[in-house]
Amino acid sequence: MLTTEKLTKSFKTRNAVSDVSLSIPQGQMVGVIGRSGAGKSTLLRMVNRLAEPTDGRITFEGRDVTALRGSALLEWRATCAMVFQQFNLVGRLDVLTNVLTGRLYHHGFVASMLQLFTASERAFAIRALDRLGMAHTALQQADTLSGGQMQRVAIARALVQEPRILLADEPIASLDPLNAKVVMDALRTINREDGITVVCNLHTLDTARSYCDRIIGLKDGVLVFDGTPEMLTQEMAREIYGAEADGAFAEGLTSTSLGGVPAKQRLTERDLAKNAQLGMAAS
Ligand SMILES: Nc1ncnc2c1ncn2[C@@H]1O[C@H](COP(=O)(O)OP(=O)(O)OP(=O)(O)O)[C@@H](O)[C@H]1O
Repeated sequence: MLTTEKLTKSFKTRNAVSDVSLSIPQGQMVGVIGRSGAGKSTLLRMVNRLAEPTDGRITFEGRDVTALRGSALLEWRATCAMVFQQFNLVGRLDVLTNVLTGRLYHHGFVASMLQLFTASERAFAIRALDRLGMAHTALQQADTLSGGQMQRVAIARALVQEPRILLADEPIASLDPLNAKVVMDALRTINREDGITVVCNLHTLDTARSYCDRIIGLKDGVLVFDGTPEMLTQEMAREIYGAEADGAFAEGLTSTSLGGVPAKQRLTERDLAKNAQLGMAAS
């Protein structure tokens, strides 16, 4: 169980996140939605301890994560892997080495820098890439990949950390609809097969509704919705997004005007059928 208790982050006089209290059971897939600036990234970054909370507490399986320092903090960051909108791969390194950097905590910093990985670590990394349909790119330079491929490599890098939690900060915001689906399918597969808790910031309501067991809505840093996709009514969307949410459900649109994928790029049924055939090979 991951919990936040009255978690707060202030920047100067403004609260980016205010008094957010959550209990997330192991293995849940949670979507965090809200307008740009609602505090979604700050919430995830606090859980990973990339951002220090101003107030409140984070616990995981009863352990006070907020109090961790030094090697215990590094261990937590390995347990609680993160993927980002911009993938954060090292473009000049090959894909396999990028994935192996996920072993930094387990392997040791100096050895990792010298790329002294063992055969079993390399095999582990290849297996992670294979699960994401990316093993064939192992020796390719990372900056030759498409955005969707880069995100799958970033997820493979997160997997070799052997995390219990995967935090995904707008993982599909830079991707076209086909690749967005491939990445979301991959996250859900990892969630279901490995029992890894996935907490995912998403711009699009229908992605959150399609993929997540639970949706959390933030507005101006405050938790205004916490429920199942079925509970996320149009009224609630309006509460979270304001007037911009009007029509979103009726048109089958999402938060397009809120920074999501433009309507013309959204998947048609034909696209979905094609993508199902392509499976993980789509790029
Ligand atoms: N380092 C910082 N210094 C000052 N203010 C910050 C900092 N990081 C975030 N903020 C502010 O905190 C608020 C929440 O930002 P955050 O990035 O968490 O929102 P978000 O919901 O993730 O937005 P987006 O969807 O655009 O990524 C915003 O008002 C933002 O300007």
